[in-house]
Amino acid sequence: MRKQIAAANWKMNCTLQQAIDLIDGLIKENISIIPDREVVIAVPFPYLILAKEKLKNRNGFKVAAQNCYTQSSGAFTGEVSTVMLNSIGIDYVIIGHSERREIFGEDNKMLSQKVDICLTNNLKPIFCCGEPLQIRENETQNEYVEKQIRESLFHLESAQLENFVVAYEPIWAIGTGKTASSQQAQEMQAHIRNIFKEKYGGAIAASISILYGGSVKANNAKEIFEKPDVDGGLVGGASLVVAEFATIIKSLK
Ligand SMILES: O=C(CO)COP(=O)(O)O
Repeated sequence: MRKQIAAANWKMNCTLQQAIDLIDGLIKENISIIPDREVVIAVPFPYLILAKEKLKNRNGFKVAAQNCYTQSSGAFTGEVSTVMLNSIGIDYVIIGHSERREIFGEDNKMLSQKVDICLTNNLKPIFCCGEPLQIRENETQNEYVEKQIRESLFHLESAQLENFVVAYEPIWAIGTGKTASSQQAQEMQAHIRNIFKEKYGGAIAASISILYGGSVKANNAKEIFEKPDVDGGLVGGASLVVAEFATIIKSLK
């Protein structure tokens, strides 16, 4: 079912004490989450159990990992599997964040395997896509994002796309303070929905939550989230400040 989602991506930030303060701070805000909305907190691996424990009785709050490996278990020193994540009750995994693609060389094929292993182990992928600045300047962003989606997701069956979340994150807007305009976000997100519509039909396309990410802040979230094909946001920097993220949650449609 399509939901409006405010997702926090803490990235590689926070000591244990900062993580505790951030989650406790959010809990203290006492925000009630109505049924068709969700708040997802993607924390570094060491804090997953803590986040899960603290948020377990909070309706609408879900915990996400920021990455996973392509295999269920075995000799892959340093990696974390979806079997492990599922066993501690994690709900979502961010797959294909541009930082994973750029810094760690994850390509569309590997990301398709990560999506598969998430679905096999009952974890919902938050699949990230988005173009670099050069592609935006060449005005080929629609083709670029379509290729990311086609090569990583088009092998899936329709039923596997129920509860699927996509995050459009233009790389030039991540951590730069430069957001896409709400119009640019809407145009791309309508395009993404249309890609799913052409392959899987209107009902599936309409059921996918498509988030926008890239310099979402308390003061611009409402305008971006208001757009019809924007179902909330994937928030980096602003999710590390309780008051900012609380306002972003309250900006969901
Ligand atoms: O990458 C992002 C979320 O995944 C966006 O980061 P910022 O909100 O810091 O731009």
